[in-house]
Amino acid sequence: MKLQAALDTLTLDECLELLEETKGYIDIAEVGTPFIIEAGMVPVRAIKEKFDSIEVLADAKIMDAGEFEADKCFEAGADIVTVLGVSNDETIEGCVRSAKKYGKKIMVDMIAVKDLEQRTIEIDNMGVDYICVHTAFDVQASGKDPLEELKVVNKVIKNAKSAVAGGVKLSTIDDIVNEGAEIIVVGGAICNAKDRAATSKKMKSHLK
Ligand SMILES: O=C([C@H](O)CO)[C@H](O)[C@H](O)COP(=O)(O)O
Repeated sequence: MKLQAALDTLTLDECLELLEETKGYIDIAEVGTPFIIEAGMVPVRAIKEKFDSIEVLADAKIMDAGEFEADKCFEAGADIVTVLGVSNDETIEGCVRSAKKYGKKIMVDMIAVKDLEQRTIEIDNMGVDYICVHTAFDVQASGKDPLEELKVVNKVIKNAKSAVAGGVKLSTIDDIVNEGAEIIVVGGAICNAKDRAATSKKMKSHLK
């Protein structure tokens, strides 16, 4: 299991500081969608240059022009790029072509997918590396969490590995670990913690 820190709202300097402080606990640094909107691929390049032992995920949430946009992220140094599960099959297939070209990986973000089981079965046959259930930031306030969706994905996947995101915190991580996921994504619970190193260390210690 890998711990992925979602870096959504910090500055680049703050992110580099966080990754330095939490060395050994964070396996994947996610350059979050809001960060990409703010700074483009600059943080992807900077993190990759400074931390060669950490994988970098560009949370581009690609929705169209899959191969072209994934190419841009991989050229900047991303190891993993995200595409939305609600996209057309052609878009996801384009991302997979791009990943194969660069020897890198694709994660499909299942945010807002209506028929999760059916769409997971379809996407699992497209050659993607990870299928990530994701409770949207905008619906987390309603109390929804991603555990039930993780169970649906785990039940049907045969090829891809599962990942989970959306409001994961120390109090919910054990249930997720027990259900099983290759990647556990944690944003706010690490970035907004008083002691980010201690929180990451603790989270990492819960992973199998
Ligand atoms: O992908 C994310 C969200 O859609 C904003 O872009 C977050 O990185 C992801 O949800 C993890 O963050 P937390 O929910 O704060 O753990």
